[in-house]
Amino acid sequence: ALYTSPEAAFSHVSRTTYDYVIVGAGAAGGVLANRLTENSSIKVLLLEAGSSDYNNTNIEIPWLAPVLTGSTFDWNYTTTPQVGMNDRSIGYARGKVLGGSTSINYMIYTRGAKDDYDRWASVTGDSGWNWNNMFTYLKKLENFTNSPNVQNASLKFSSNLHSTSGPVGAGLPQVSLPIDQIALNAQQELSSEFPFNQDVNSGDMIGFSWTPFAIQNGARSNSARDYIQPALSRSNLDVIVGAQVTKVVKTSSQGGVPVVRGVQYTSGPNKYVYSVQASKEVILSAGAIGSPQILLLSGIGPKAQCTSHGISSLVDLPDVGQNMQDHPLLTTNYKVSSDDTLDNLGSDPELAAQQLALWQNSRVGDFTLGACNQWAWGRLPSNDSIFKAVSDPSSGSTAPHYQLIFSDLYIAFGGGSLPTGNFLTLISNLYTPVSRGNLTLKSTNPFDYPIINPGLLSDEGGFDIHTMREALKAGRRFLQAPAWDSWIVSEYGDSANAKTDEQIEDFIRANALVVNHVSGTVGMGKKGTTAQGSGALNPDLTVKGTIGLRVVDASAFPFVPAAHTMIPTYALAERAADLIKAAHSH
Ligand SMILES: Cc1cc2nc3c(=O)[nH]c(=O)nc-3n(C[C@H](O)[C@H](O)[C@H](O)COP(=O)(O)OP(=O)(O)OC[C@H]3O[C@@H](n4cnc5c(N)ncnc54)[C@H](O)[C@@H]3O)c2cc1C
Repeated sequence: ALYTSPEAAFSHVSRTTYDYVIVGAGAAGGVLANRLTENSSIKVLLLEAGSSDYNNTNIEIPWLAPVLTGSTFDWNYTTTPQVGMNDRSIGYARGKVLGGSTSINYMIYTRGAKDDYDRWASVTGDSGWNWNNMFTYLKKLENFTNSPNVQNASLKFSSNLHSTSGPVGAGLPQVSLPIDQIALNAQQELSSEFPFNQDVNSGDMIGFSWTPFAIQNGARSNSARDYIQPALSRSNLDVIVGAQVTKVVKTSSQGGVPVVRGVQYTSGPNKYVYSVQASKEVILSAGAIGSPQILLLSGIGPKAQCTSHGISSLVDLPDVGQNMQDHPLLTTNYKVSSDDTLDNLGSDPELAAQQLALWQNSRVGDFTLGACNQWAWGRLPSNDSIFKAVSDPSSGSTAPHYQLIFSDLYIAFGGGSLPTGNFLTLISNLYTPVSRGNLTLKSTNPFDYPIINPGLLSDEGGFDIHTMREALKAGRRFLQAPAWDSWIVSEYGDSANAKTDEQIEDFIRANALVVNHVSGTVGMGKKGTTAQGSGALNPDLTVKGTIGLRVVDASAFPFVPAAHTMIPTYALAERAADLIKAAHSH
């Protein structure tokens, strides 16, 4: 059943024994709530701080994704001043609603590179994280729907790599744009630098390809719609929304090791704090900000940090809150000569109303689109000068150092007023950051946001700024292909004046934002040792030094994949569900 508050759930919860309590109903929490309740004798409680409003129109309509950032569905975090970005603090979005960040994200559907999964396997010593094994989960979770509106689909993805029987809707852009063919022509003209890749989700991401989305039948696919809602009719699943977990609690100990099967939660500051216990496990899936914050509030983390706040240390776990990673992002804009771009949806209310009606009536039209139809993923050349000073942080040749997105309109994630006219936007992003940041407690008040420092563009060797710069230059080369002559007039705005490497780097430090793929803050490592840098989680995602407690979400990634992180999180949680079932099968 779904309860709208801890108060509404109280009499039921107090009479129920749960096998598992899952904290957070985002990408990972949704998977677990569904998979663990497949066995009707297992009782699960899912606690979510946000609301149940995942059917909100703004969430469902893909084209409206940008309005969700900064809305009531966003935690609205802010980073500390970023030294690598001229001391700017930037907004840091995270979903706060059933579905978590899958309900507010941009729905881009990437599995990640083969080498990224193989690296997880080698750093944890668990071959179960390798590509071959994870590929079974990447297929298990997927429902690739090839819409009849998609032309030449076989040139845009390889059907043999995909599944049509999983819960997560996936598909290709349904509307062809004039720039699609131009970009294909440009790819042909520059095919040695930008080879055509038929399917970015084959495990080898490199090259120019079509963009898959977690969009099905024209609407957003998220973990609420695909995993939680189908399980809500099961009598063994209870979901409470508006329930913020404030800490996990030691319930006993076994051989001197704390058993952590207690959870405290509340509907708001100064409201009654409820307690619940799991008979088997507590699973934190509160995301890469929420999960480490809860652990630190519970005394599980760096001892000095916990005690400095007057929290008694339960487990001294130096890596909790460390190893934070994200992908820096840069937008640059181009004036185009055509008057047929998606800018018109913003400037022409009549057109927008028409497209909205199309979407409402039959789930077709421009409102089914995401940020781009095509993109390219690239690597620095192996003789790039940076490799004399810095060893390659990528996991291998299938993993891109950077991403180039080609969008058919003016985009500026930082806000500000939109210029009138028609544009193309190049979004050039770094995918193999060397920089690491961290999360620390601001206070013991669970409603105080933690101190979030992703450390963007801060690495000493300068790999990250170098690669951001080279990504922008690669994007410019692509857009200078002859095919674009009839479309692009010129680069527009301040970036047009950034010509030398130094000017480009200055522009990046002054303007870069982030793709919102925060990861790694409770990373997994080799089994056992809790020494700094060896990971906070065992390879099976149990929290080191505890019994009965796991973390299953993007916090667990030891390295952020060189990809958008929703599908890797789903896949991690799918495998985690099997690990949890196996651990309690006797
Ligand atoms: C604006 C934006 C755009 C993005 N675009 C893309 C994209 O296009 N493609 C892609 O692949 N990825 C994208 N991502 C990233 C992707 O959505 C995340 O990597 C993924 O959802 C992480 O899953 P998770 O389970 O770790 O956390 P989340 O999905 O964030 O879920 C965590 C859940 O826990 C809840 N929670 C947190 N703290 C508590 C607490 N104390 N008590 C109870 N509940 C709590 C939260 O409310 C949330 O529901 C984007 C993210 C954002 C924010």
